Order: sequence, then C-alpha cells, then structure tokens
Amino acid sequence: MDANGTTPILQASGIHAWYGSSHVLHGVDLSIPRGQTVGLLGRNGMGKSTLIRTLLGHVRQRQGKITVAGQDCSGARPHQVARLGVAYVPEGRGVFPNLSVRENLVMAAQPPTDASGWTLERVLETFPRLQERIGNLGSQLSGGEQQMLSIGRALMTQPQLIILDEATEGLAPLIVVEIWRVLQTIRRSGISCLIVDRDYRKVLANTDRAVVLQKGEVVMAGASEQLAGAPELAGYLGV
Ligand SMILES: Nc1ncnc2c1ncn2[C@@H]1O[C@H](COP(=O)(O)OP(=O)(O)OP(=O)(O)O)[C@@H](O)[C@H]1O
Repeated sequence: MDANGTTPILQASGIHAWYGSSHVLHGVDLSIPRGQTVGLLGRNGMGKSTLIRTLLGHVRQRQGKITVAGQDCSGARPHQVARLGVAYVPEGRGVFPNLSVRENLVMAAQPPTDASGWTLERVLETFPRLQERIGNLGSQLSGGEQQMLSIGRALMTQPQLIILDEATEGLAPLIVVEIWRVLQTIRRSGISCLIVDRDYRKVLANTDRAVVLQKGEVVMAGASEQLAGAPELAGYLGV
C-alpha cells in the first residue's frame, strides 16, 4: 500500500540482477503509485536499463519481489508482465521494419474497455504524422516517426503502466519537444509512466517522483521537485 492506501501499479523490493557472474543490481526498491509518473536517473552503465528489463521479466538471473497491481510477478515471463498491463517502449524503438504503420499499431492491440481507452483513431489523432504514414513500412519512417509508432503501439495495448527507455535519444530537437508533449498527454490520461531519459532536467520537470541509481543501488529517491533542488544530484549524474 502507498501513502494514499491504494496498491501501487508497480512495486519492486530488494531487486538483484546478474549477467552471468556480473552482479549489476544490488537490492533496488522502486514503487510507482497509480497514475503517477516516475523518472529513473543515473549515469551511463549504472543499471537503469537492467532494472527496466528485470521488471519486465527479460533478465532471468534476478532476485527480489515484484508486484504489478498487487499481483506477484517476481518470476514472470515478459508476456505475463505485458498481460498485467505493462507496456514497454524500448531503447531502439522495436518497430517491425517489414510491417506497415497500421500493422505495427494493431499487432498487439487490445480493445478499449471504456471511453478513455486508446483506439486506432485516438492514437492517430495524437500522432498526425502516423496518420499521414499509415501505409508506409516501419523501415521507411524517420527516427522520430518510429518513436511515435512505438509509443502509439504501447498505448493500443491499453496499458496501466508504460515504461519508456530513452524515448528521445538521437532525435531532432523539434521531435523531442513533440515526444515530451505526448508524454504529458499520456500522463494526464491517468496512465502511470516510468521514464528514463538523458535530459535529467526534463525528467524532473515532467515526473512526480524520481529515483537515482548509482552502481546498481538507489542513492536518491523522492519528489522530483525536491530532487531538482538537491545539491548532491549533480555529483550522482556527473553533470
Ligand atoms: N547484456 C549484458 N551483458 C553483460 N553486461 C551487461 C549487459 N547489459 C548491460 N550490462 C552491464 O550492466 C551494467 C548496467 O548497464 P545498464 O545498461 O543497465 O546501464 P544504464 O544505466 O541503462 O546505462 P546506459 O544509459 O548506458 O544504457 C553495465 O556495467 C553494463 O556494462
């Protein structure tokens, strides 16, 4: 239970993860309250992607407890985590190059359960570029369009939580602005988000809470506003 007495959408406690004999996460705790957006910060190689991949069930060598909406998924496989309403927008976007924009969008789609759900029409309204490119192949899209497609596809699974790993990486400044605008729309729609992005100022300005990782351990956690003013933050981020 969180401070409001509701079950967090995601709760991870004492998470350890390994790649072979390399011990990468050392007892990480992370809680994402329902409807909240949490930022995950830390320098390169500190374990952000590994934590995300562990939460999603991609890293098999792991220990600790993970619940999604109160259901234990500590040992779950990726498809089981997805079924609980967790969508992933991976680093590198994961667009299928030989499928059209429409096919990419509908391939994992679930029907909306109420009027606030994400239909194809609503996704295309949110991303007019995808409407213009609806018949093009994934491989024919720009980096920014692929990123929008990846986020649109995640929304069409009707997620309770979206995890975004470096969604603005390598994109032109105007597209980056567009992606942050869409993340605000998603946030306002009540979907919880976990966001990793190199621009820590943007992360802190666009999240409710944030967690800082250093060498696979949580070294700071709290309200984003407070972290933004904390003198030790710059040292942990190497900025
Ligand atoms: N598939 C892998 N096999 C072995 N070691 C890995 C693998 N992936 C990551 N690592 C190592 O685990 C540590 C954490 O990496 P991770 O990618 O989680 O960091 P990160 O904080 O996401 O950084 P980045 O921003 O560079 O992606 C690093 O030391 C990295 O070299």
